Amino acid sequence: MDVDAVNKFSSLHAKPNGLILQYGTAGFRTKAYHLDHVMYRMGLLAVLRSKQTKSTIGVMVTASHNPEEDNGVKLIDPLGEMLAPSWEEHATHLANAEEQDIQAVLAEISHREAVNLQQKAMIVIGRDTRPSSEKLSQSVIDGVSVLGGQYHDYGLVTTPQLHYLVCCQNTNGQYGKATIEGYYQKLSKAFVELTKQTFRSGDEYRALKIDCASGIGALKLKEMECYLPRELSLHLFNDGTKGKLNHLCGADFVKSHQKPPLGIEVKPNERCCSFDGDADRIIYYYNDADGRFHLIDGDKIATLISSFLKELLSEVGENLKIGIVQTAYANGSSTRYLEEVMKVPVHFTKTGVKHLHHKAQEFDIGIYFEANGHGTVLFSKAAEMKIRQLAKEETDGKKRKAAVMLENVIDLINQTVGDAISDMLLIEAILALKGLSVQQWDAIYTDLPNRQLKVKVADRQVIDTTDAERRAVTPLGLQEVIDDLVKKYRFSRAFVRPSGTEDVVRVYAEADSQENADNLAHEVSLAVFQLAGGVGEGPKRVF
Ligand SMILES: CC(=O)N[C@H]1[C@@H](OP(=O)(O)O)O[C@H](CO)[C@@H](O)[C@@H]1O
Ligand SMILES: [Mg+2]
Repeated sequence: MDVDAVNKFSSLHAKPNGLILQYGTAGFRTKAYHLDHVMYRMGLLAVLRSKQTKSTIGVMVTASHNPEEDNGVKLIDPLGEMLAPSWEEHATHLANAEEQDIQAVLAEISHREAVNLQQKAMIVIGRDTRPSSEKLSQSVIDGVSVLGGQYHDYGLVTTPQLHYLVCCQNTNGQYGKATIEGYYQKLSKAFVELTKQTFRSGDEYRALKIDCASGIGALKLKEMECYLPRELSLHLFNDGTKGKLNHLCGADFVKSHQKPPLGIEVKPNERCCSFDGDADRIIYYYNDADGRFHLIDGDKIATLISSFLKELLSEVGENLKIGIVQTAYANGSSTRYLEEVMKVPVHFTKTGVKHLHHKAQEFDIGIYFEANGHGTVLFSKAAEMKIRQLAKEETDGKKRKAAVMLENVIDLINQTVGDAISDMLLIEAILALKGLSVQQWDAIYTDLPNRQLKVKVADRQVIDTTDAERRAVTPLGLQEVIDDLVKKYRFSRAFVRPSGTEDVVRVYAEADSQENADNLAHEVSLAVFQLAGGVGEGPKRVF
């Protein structure tokens, strides 16, 4: 380690006095002007992680669906997965260290993790379209370079593209070619194969309007369009030529406000979707003939994909186990439909993709989606091998055809992380193959009316939860109050948990009518305010 160089660069990327940040659910995220030192230090940390794992590590500069003024950074582990929890702690420690202690912290991490400093390091870097992202990614490069790491800067990419690239690098191209072109080729080939003979030209049925949140998704879809069949006609809105990133648009806006984004005219019965700012989430929606808005969220996406895969598996006739992973935010109707009608097992984890991903790895085919539209499908190595073998060798024509389709799904879905582009192509393929309209898809089950609210408290960590965050253990008495409130309504459910990305307590409630869901959410908010140290004016009934 070149001590002088590290010292010099550390002072060029000085930490604002007293600033403490935490590597949270999705890395570091805050106002962009507070992040220069964090970027530099994450460059340093990525080098250590790369040396330790003897693999390429990714660093993505993005704040996803946050406002344009924010930014963030997260590290991507060797197989394209989220950073290991013990390294999240190192990240927090390093980001908050005083300048004079950086050397010591690096030495301590190296010692605890048995990092061989002689090992080579390779880092791949990507960024979203925020005005602050380019300069911040230069700070990451400074950190990488000062510790002697090699790097490749992929520039503007979606978050899932960088996850894909990391996985390709570390599997010697087995997962795909480690270029953006390789990504387009892999996905488009699988999509074309899957939908062969399905598209008829002039089929206006296949038109899809996409709200790109004024972000990176638009850029990358434009690059990809020439790889896709002409019959899939994608109409891009909020494509970044004007308008602020995520402002009144994007998947998070549509999901939380339950209304269409600005900048897109949703005509009756047109199929529309929204990406988020770094294109790892997708939400579908439409307006019916009466102008009523219908949201098709991550739960319905999971249901569509699960029923398609279940059908193919039964045609293939192999005993491969499907498992579905949801969080407490999944609509109760979706869970009931999956368990009782489709008869597939549903498992619950804490909020946050890393928890869902981890659980989904336990199955031959694990399908996970957060209600907000972040999710994917994972195939175990054994299941993938079996499917590829059947696709090649099966003599029964019908079975082989189903196996070939499954093989194309394996290649189409981004198994490293939720990916709006890849999810969209899979959904469009399924709708085309099944001849389903957006209304028919929506009608699979009816969502229970629900409401999400936020409550400000002095210290949100006073709320501790259990049972995949569905029950509060502390503060004492809160859960009993929630239980009593829930009893007042039919088909009702409510829970509270501290957010991992914002300084608030989140409240979720669902019930038989919107009015009841709103009342229940409000009453639970009041209980949180009273029993968990609310600050400020207190919850107001806004609905
Ligand atoms: C209710 C909700 O949508 N929570 C989101 C949000 O986490 P919170 O811990 O709830 O702030 O951001 C996470 C990261 O993007 C995402 O994984 C999660 O689903
Ligand atoms: Mg995102």
